[in-house]
Amino acid sequence: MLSVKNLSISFDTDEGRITPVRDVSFFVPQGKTLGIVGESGSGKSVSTKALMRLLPGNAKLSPESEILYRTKTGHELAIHSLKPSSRELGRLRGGEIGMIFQEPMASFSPVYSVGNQMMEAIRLHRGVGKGEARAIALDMLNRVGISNAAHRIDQYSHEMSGGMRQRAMIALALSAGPALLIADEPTTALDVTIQAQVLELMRELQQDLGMSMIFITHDLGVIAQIADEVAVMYLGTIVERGATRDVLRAPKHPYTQGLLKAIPSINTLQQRLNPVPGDIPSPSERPSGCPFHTRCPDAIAGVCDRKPPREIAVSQTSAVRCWLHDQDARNAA
Ligand SMILES: Nc1ncnc2c1ncn2[C@@H]1O[C@H](COP(=O)(O)OP(=O)(O)OP(=O)(O)O)[C@@H](O)[C@H]1O
Repeated sequence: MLSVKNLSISFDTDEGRITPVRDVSFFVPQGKTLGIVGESGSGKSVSTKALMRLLPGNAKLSPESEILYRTKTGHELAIHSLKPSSRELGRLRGGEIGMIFQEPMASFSPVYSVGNQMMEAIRLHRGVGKGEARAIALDMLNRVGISNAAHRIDQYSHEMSGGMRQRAMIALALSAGPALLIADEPTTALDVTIQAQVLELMRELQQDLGMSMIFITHDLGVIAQIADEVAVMYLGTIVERGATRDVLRAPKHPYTQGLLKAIPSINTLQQRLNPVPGDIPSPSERPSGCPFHTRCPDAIAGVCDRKPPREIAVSQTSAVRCWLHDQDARNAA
């Protein structure tokens, strides 16, 4: 349904040109969830904003970048070459592709109640009458865990608490019945119980609606709950990808292994967590060779710092970009 190939994004800044996303390729199959995971600054948000052409004016896609999307009605759209003001993009943003962000205020209009905005979306996209739209909106608010939904439905977003607004935003995005939902850390601000409920709900609705999803997070624990496929990003590059089950069971890249160690579990509560040591460099100070070599516990001097590794398949469903797993290329070098 969505295929991204060789996506590179540069920004012209006062300090010169930076390229925080380099040669990223991924694929979201119909009705499935792709999780994109990585630390802050790895380029997750910038990559997904490019899908809706929502990048600011100082951003440029490289000429090789390709973003292809198949609409509900079977039209193939080359999003990378659409004009930002085109009718096709307007249609995609208006319902076909939904987006939810960490910051919910931006999703709501201050002059209509939450319920009104949901009902508007439901009527427009599902072709039902006012009464039925209200019933669906109410059900949706209940399902995202909003207590006293019959009262809250007539409130304005500014009358809600932060956590409640977050849940209302998810309900609003789902009201339009999008074919693809891009969710950028939508549950980060919620407490763990509500987070689990909301993830469960999104999974359920995804199955009911046959919706595809891109779920961005810095938390592999969340990926385990929601994603069928996972792409692990580091400094603008996908370093490992594959079926979530396989990648989490047997991570190949030292960065993925580090992220996995950073998930608290009941067994490690007494121990210190082992997050990946050091900080992610800025895109303007991208290390040579493998971008992760400066923090990698297994880096091979003279190899990992020289040339970027190529992507190699490690199973039918997964691939990794790491010199440790590319003996052939190491021998040839
Ligand atoms: N408008 C901009 N101008 C210049 N550089 C930008 C701009 N927006 C993003 N960047 C660069 O892109 C890099 C990646 O940002 P991005 O927001 O995609 O990371 P992220 O992985 O989504 O992080 P987070 O989890 O904090 O949202 C940033 O480090 C920044 O250098």
